[in-house]
Amino acid sequence: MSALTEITSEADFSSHLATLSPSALVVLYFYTPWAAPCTQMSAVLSALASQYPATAPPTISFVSINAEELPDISEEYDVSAVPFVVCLRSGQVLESISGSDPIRVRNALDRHAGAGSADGVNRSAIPPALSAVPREDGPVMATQPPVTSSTPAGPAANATAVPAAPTLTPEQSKEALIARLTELVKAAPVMLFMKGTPSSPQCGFSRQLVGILRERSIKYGFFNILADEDVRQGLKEFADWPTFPQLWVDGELVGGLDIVREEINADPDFMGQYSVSKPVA
Ligand SMILES: N[C@@H](CCC(=O)N[C@@H](CS)C(=O)NCC(=O)O)C(=O)O
Repeated sequence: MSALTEITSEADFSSHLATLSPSALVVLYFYTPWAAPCTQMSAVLSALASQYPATAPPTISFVSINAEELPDISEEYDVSAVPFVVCLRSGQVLESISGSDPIRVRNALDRHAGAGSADGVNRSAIPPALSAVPREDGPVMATQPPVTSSTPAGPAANATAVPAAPTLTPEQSKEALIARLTELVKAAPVMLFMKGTPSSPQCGFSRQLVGILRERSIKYGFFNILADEDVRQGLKEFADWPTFPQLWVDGELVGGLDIVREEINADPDFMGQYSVSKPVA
């Protein structure tokens, strides 16, 4: 049976892809060890992987990638938050699922690994228990719509129609966004809402704040607001703060770059409790 394979370097990633059949479905699971929603998703991905038979060469492969340890791969697949799952075939992204949503991941596999039913996958074995796994309502870091290619590579005959999202009234949409932002700002004890990603900031202010956090070895979660216009605009109103970067600590807004600098000037040990000791060189 297939298993979830941990990728530890870019070279490891390339050589892993080289072992697969060119038309293999590759399921990339991006996580960080410290984000609580990733714990559930790790178990879900392992359970899903075990439902597919191992073949030679593999026609489906599940890999896990520490998003912070391998930022270049994370960027290549537009990982703006974790957990994040990408379904890939022949180098083409078929679908990306941001946030902790086991049901959506399972449905995506049903669609894209459709050929798997002919490969001996016991469909009934795809964990029935999983359908009972509720959507993680904890600190989900993002819920962006899936990116679906216009030319799905899997056999269309096996595609399952995705029910249309219910139409929400403007009030309901706003409530849903507020609920999402409420969770998002608490997704990690220290959350940075920035333009771009820590390894590729898209604005000087965000770059400088990343530098401050890095200098002080502060462990933080981040969200690339350029990847989600709802969050970008919604957070301004939610936080009553018109710009980015925004630094949130324990679910409370600290402020932007200037405020963080002021806080550090006033208290050099500001946020010291979130600092992780640097590894011995
Ligand atoms: N002085 C601000 C600078 C931040 C800033 O001015 N950000 C602008 C330009 S990157 C911004 O986010 N504008 C709103 C937007 O782009 O949505 C700070 O302390 O953080």
